[in-house]
Amino acid sequence: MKQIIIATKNKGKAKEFKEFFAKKSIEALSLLDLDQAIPDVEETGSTFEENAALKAEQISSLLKIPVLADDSGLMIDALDGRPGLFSARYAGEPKDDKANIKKVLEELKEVSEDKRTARFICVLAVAIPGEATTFRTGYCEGKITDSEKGENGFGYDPIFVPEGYDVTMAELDSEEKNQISHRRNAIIQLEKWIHTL
Ligand SMILES: O=c1[nH]c(=O)c2ncn([C@@H]3O[C@H](COP(=O)(O)OP(=O)(O)OP(=O)(O)O)[C@@H](O)[C@H]3O)c2[nH]1
Ligand SMILES: [Mg+2]
Repeated sequence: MKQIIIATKNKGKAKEFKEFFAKKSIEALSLLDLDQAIPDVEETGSTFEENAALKAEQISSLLKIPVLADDSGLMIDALDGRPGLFSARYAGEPKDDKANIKKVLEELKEVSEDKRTARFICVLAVAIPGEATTFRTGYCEGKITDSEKGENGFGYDPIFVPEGYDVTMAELDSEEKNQISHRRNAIIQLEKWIHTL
């Protein structure tokens, strides 16, 4: 079976990439699947593109093969786009999805339902040895609830209601999330490249 390396240590992302690529008969391996220990990439960029490139390029030059990386986050209008680039560690170190959700809900306490608009963004970087890195971006529009609902997905999924739905992303099963997510909307733009693998 063909393989592709995804430069992520996030189990939730890894699961979604495995599901997308399995449909193309490609095995997606995350950094958690590799036998060799892979050092953490420092995400020092000031944009999603820069961070995605850091992850894809560092792992690609280490392994000397093409690598795909995902830098993603949640942008909430009433919070001027926060947590944004800092979505993974919004409530501080170590990374804690529950604490991040608590912080967001606290900050939105006084914000009315119609002003709780938000979107997920996913920037994918493709790094190929000897070639310039390329990028694709996907979004998913929605609203932030006032309490957590659902057990599926990861991150902020329990407080994010996608546009056109009345349940949270965490109440959708993975098949449904994978039809509308920011990650899906970025991955479908890589269709041509995926065929060359
Ligand atoms: O509810 C969510 N559903 C999603 O589908 C989703 N995608 C991203 N996010 C949030 O944004 C951070 C990414 O930060 P990030 O790109 O640096 O990834 P990460 O640090 O978790 O792993 P890595 O890929 O860097 O190893 C994540 O941790 C989450 O908080 C999501 N939340
Ligand atoms: Mg990260």
